[in-house]
Amino acid sequence: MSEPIIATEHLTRRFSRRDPDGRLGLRRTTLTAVDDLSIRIHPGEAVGYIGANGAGKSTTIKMLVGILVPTSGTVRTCGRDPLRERRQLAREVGVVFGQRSQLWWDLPLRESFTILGAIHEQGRAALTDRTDELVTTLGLGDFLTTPVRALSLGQRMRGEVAAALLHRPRLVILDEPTIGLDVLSKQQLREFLTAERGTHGTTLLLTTHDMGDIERLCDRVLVVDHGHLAYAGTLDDLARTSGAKRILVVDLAESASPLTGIPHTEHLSSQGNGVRQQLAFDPDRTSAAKVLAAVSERAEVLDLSIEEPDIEDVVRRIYHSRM
Ligand SMILES: Nc1ncnc2c1ncn2[C@@H]1O[C@H](COP(=O)(O)OP(=O)(O)OP(=O)(O)O)[C@@H](O)[C@H]1O
Repeated sequence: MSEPIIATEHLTRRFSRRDPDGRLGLRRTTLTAVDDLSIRIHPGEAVGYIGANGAGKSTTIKMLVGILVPTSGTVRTCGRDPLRERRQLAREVGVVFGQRSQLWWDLPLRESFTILGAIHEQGRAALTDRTDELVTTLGLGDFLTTPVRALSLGQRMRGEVAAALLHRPRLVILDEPTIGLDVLSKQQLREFLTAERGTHGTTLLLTTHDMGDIERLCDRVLVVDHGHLAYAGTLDDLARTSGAKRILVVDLAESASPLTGIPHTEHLSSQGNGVRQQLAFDPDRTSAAKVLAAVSERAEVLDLSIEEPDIEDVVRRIYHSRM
């Protein structure tokens, strides 16, 4: 197999913090944000890095790109030491922090691209070609001349992604790229990242609380819990191992009593005198089609939707199964 694009061995980062209970705030405690983390990601993979708030995701990413110094352990990104070779690494990696901007607030989006192109020492022709490609694929044409501060969140995020990918990085790291975006903007961004990966073989590592991001973008997930690697594998296996259920929501033609007694299915709740009902089913033992067929024998179904397990719920289950 090819050399990993990300490889960490026993990577650990501790923070020393003021103990909130210490007198005059003088006592300090140590918090281990990333704890003995050994992971490998290969070129061309798309990997979701998930975990609850404070699990250590951002701290890991900061060490991967050389912003934070590890307390112990090793990290290699694109075959480089991120601390010693941070500048060279910046040419090979694109980073998107959903909550922070790398664009110039008062300048039109186009100007940010020009400045970034200069920073990366991209030739004029290469920059123009790449900008045109990104403007088309990300649909930036209508607001290229708008100052960044006047963009909507969805427009700005597309601009952020374009800025991070302008120099054709081999590895793109995205920290909560779809946070706060509407459904359409999320979909556009996911489609773009999938296409970019298909065309250029770009490796993706993303943190997200959105199951849809993981499902549509990632081949594999890493779950981190209190800095430890709690799980590495496919999303399907993750949901299966954790026993996460799917939820079928049905809208019926008229009110009905709770739809209980359907095999491998649990009635969760009813609204509007039973016109809308939520049923949780175990996807390993039955299917949405079977549950729907059983419901249809008892009531006329007007509409339905299937809710995927909530990522936080899946992650919580992993934690509980480890305790
Ligand atoms: N500079 C710092 N100084 C002290 N503690 C920190 C620092 N940065 C992070 N931490 C702590 O380290 C732990 C891990 O934080 P981190 O931001 O990596 O989590 P996360 O998984 O990215 O969380 P979220 O999903 O909320 O972004 C948290 O308890 C956080 O408070």
